[in-house]
Amino acid sequence: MSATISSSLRTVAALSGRPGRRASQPGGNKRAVAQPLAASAVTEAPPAVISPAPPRPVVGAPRRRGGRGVDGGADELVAWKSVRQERWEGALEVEGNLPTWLDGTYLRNGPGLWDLGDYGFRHLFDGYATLVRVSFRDGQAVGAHRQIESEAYKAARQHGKVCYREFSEVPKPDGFMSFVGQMASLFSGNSLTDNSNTGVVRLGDGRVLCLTETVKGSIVIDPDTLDTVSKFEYEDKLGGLIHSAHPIVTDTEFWTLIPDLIRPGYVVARMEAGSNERQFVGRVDCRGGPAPGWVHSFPVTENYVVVPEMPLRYCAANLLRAEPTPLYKFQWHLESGSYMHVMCKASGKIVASVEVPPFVTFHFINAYEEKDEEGRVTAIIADCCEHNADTSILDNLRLHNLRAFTGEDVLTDARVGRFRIPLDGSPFGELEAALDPEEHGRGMDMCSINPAHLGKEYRYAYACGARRPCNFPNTLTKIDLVEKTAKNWHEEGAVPSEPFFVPRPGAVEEDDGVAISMVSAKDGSGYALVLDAKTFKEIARAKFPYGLPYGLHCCWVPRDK
Ligand SMILES: CC(=O)/C=C/C=C(C)/C=C/C1=C(C)CCCC1(C)C
Ligand SMILES: CC(/C=C/C=O)=C\C=C\C=O
Ligand SMILES: [Fe+2]
Repeated sequence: MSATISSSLRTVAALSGRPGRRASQPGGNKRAVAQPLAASAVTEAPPAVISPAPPRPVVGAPRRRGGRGVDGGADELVAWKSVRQERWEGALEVEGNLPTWLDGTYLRNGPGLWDLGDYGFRHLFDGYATLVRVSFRDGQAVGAHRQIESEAYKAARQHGKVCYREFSEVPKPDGFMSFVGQMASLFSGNSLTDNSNTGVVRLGDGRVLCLTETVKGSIVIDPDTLDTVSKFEYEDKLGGLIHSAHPIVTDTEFWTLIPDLIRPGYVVARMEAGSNERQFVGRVDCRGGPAPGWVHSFPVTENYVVVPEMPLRYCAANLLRAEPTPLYKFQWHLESGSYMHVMCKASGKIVASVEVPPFVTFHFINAYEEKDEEGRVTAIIADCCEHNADTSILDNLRLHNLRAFTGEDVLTDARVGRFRIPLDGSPFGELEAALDPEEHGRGMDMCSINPAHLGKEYRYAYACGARRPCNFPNTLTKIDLVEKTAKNWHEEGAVPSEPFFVPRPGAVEEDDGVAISMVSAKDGSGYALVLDAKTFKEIARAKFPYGLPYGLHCCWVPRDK
């Protein structure tokens, strides 16, 4: 057996996570705290609480490889530019009338820094975690913007290069010995990134947690100062080096999925609010393929956890490669089949495991139990942003493609994929579009719902859709799953991020509230957009004095909590 194959197997073991191993940093990172920050071409604001000086985007830096190349010009969209902001806070100019009931903080996380000195990342998901917040009170808005101080980010700043394994990039060994060291740290998981650039959630106990797909990339932040507070360490024996980037979080609990790459499957775990200890609930064995399907998110109903097994599966060999493969750390195994599993939350037992048509999704929208006249649960309905079983969405999200829009319609089609998973023992489930995708321009991702409908029947979803031609979702869309229609918001040349639904306190109707999105505008400016969730018309916008990079997921922190 070749060295590579045996290494692959050990890597798989490492990624499945044997509990009890403490992370130590890769060699290059040991001096990260002690040394002063390396000089950098990037402008950063002084560490004042209120800084009147807006940051300058990183423009015109030479590229060692990857990055913007010849397309990096003045008319490049600010959405895909690095805007480094170690600390900025300031009052925002408000256009329109913010509802006075909107009292709290909207917080967004995302990979907003893709450049380090003269080095440029190649994929959207690689960028260093960037927090943007807008705090609303009495019709006024205050904005703030900061980088998360992960070990990966601090090491990269210090050394001017990637020091940990990111979504698509792998640190380049300096010599043979360093290569050996790197392999060793991959086996233990030490070289995996803690760049928590994906989600942000408010836990039931009030802690605010930033997340990505590596377990070590779970970082507690302060929603007011945006300070990086601490690592979030799980105090249990479950292990696991990777997990779903999107746990299900309520005021009382936290559900997560941990893929097992040694014995292909998934562990379902639950954590009480206030605790750091996940409890094992149950296990799902994969039905096909050499490894579990990629699980970025999953849905729950009131009584069940739904575990998706998609044919885009983790791939040990690709994990080891120094250069990104077309599908990064994954591989497409159409022959392996696609499955949906349903686990009872109370017993951990699998109550259904059905084969479904092939699918590709990052984000589940919601799920609920379908009942007959006697109130018996007959099926689970699970909705997701589904990319027509086409993995080329990953290629769409390469920075070069995002920065090089030529007017051609290159964004691959997506839909609201609705699964019906029967609970009567039938071997097959269904997957169909929940509404005509033309309603939202055949673009569909970055969704939110009214949190009061989590796991329950619901009517409305908010997401990013498309106005064609485009290379990235460029509209905000409100989906009515009953009428099977959509209302769309669009501004020419703008890139809006996930429209996050915030209910009006005391609301009864599902869409009584606002949808908040951050928009990177064509003229280089950035603003928080507040839409009336009912009419989907603009109520107000709160303008930043500089442009904002694109960001991914959001949460809402009410003022008195
Ligand atoms: C931003 C986003 O949506 C996804 C980020 C995914 C990341 C950072 C994945 C990282 C990984 C590794 C560093 C190695 C193991 C596999 C995998 C989970 C893809
Ligand atoms: C931004 C995105 C997909 C857009 C395509 O329609 C996916 C982000 C995934 C990670 O959170
Ligand atoms: Fe996500």
